Amino acid sequence: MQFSALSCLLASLEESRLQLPSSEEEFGFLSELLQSKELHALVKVHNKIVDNGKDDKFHPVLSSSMQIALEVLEVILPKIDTNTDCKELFFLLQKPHLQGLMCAHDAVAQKDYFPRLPEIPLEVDEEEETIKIVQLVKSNEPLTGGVHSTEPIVVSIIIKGATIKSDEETGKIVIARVMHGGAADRSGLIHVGDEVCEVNGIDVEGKTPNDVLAILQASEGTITFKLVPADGRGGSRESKVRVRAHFDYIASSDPFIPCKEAGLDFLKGDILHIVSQDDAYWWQARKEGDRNMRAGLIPSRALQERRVLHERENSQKTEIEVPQPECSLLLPSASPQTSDGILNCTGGTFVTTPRTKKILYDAAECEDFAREEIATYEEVAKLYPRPGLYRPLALVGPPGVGRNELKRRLIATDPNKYRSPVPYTTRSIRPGEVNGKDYYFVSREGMEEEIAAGKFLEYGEYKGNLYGTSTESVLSLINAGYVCILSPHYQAIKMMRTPQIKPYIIYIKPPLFAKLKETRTAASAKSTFDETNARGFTDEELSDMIHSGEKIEFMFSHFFDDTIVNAELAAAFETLVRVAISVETEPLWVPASWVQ
Ligand SMILES: Nc1ncnc2c1ncn2[C@@H]1O[C@H](COP(=O)(O)OP(=O)(O)OP(=O)(O)O)[C@@H](O)[C@H]1O
Repeated sequence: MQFSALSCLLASLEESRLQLPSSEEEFGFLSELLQSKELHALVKVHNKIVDNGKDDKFHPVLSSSMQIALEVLEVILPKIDTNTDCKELFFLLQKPHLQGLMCAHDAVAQKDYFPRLPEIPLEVDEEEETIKIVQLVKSNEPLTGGVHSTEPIVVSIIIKGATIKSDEETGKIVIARVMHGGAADRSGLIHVGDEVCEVNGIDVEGKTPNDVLAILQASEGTITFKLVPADGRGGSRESKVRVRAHFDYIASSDPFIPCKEAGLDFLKGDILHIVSQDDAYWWQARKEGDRNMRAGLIPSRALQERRVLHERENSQKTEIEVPQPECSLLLPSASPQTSDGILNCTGGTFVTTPRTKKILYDAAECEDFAREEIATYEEVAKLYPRPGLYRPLALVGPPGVGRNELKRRLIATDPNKYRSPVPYTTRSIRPGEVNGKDYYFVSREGMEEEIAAGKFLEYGEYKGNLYGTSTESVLSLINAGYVCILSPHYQAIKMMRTPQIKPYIIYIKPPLFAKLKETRTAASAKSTFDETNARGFTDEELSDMIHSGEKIEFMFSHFFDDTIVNAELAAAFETLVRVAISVETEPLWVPASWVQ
């Protein structure tokens, strides 16, 4: 708007004063407003922005500089000890001021700057709706919009990254979703709830989303939408939440997703950036590190939980609400595959001891299946390695698979670096044993009290004596700068996943039966099911090992940071050494609560 336009408006207000049905007070208000310093200052700012933005010189090259900085940090981390430039850059990129600057840049680039103002109650005549005309073009370049003087608002944009649906109450076609980062979102002109009245001059009243899609597909060149803007719209900010997915998801085979083309496929273990949780059932997310700006739909935690419950109960009782189908608005000839083409224990009954291994765990196992929580998403954040403060490595797996063998070998490579906590026991000391080296020999009452106070990570009873590993002994190894190596029973996994301990959990998996038998026989492995450790594994024990491994995976695989198949011992050990080094040196995703 020009200042002259403002003056014209004021002049015409004066001229038509007598014809206006407004009161003196209303007239005075308007006249004052048009002459106010504030309005003039705003117009000035507006004009400046329009002038500067004309040649699009402020178009951001990217909107994820923070993400790129994190990736750079990861790449240069292994080189900081050998290259001074890398070291300097590593520290520079972590400076709060620089990170603040990048954050601000990204927020602006993502148009994340709309102020959140309280809604102004407006008395609007229902009949006098504002109409918005949106023209769609097939090219990748926005039209520099021509003005259609007959319509109140005219906009020409590429509209992609949105979906439409029939409104449940009115049956009208409305914009169902605007995908974060997609063209529709970036344009700032299409909003959820906008009602579609016409497409290329065809009235869509009474039509289904599929009918609208058919009109679109049959259209050539520019398509014109007539939209009634929704009330109370506004750009929603991108959330910064990252989660680790604990299940696989394939949108095309999900009968409940409102728009398959808008879905985002992922695998268990993938890190997802949740950009919007506005919809209770369908979140919008991107794969971490995916430069494709448009987000995709994924089931929300609540929906996934309901779905799993439904599957588990396998009954008609838990109905999953099927949402209204949404159509992705694809430009004619655009393919959904092309990027942005959518418009679219407390311990259990067990112990771990260096020598005694056969404790009865099975009683609790069946229950575990029933009460195991539903694994959906876990909020995560990056944990950067801190020199001198190492995460413990916890080797979990079925009894007899070789956890202690691997642990022993790792400690043997450098006993001044790798340590295992000394376990506690209530049994009496035997000749040759040293208190504090083989075990801490303690009284039953004392140990029971400590267990009751939650001071043991794991504990159990064997032949009338208690055995256990205290949290304190693990923490003291960590604080003394050792890499603590644990081989806990799998029931202790949840108990030890705390911000203090931050374990890196490695699942030691048995290979297929033939390989398991071949390798154990060749090495004359001793069965840990035999009290005297004098014989090899029987076929039944080897089968049990595989079976038990499957159960552990079923219940706890979402907690595993890594899996090592223990077939050939040398190869498994080599992998373990590699993993141990990476845990010491690389930034890794951990539960968000461990980082705050
Ligand atoms: N990859 C392998 N190939 C051959 N033998 C192996 C392999 N891994 C482990 N063993 C042998 O299998 C036997 C059992 O291993 P280990 O004591 O480490 O099992 P574990 O997982 O600690 O069992 P438990 O959980 O019952 O204590 C040992 O004799 C060990 O040397």
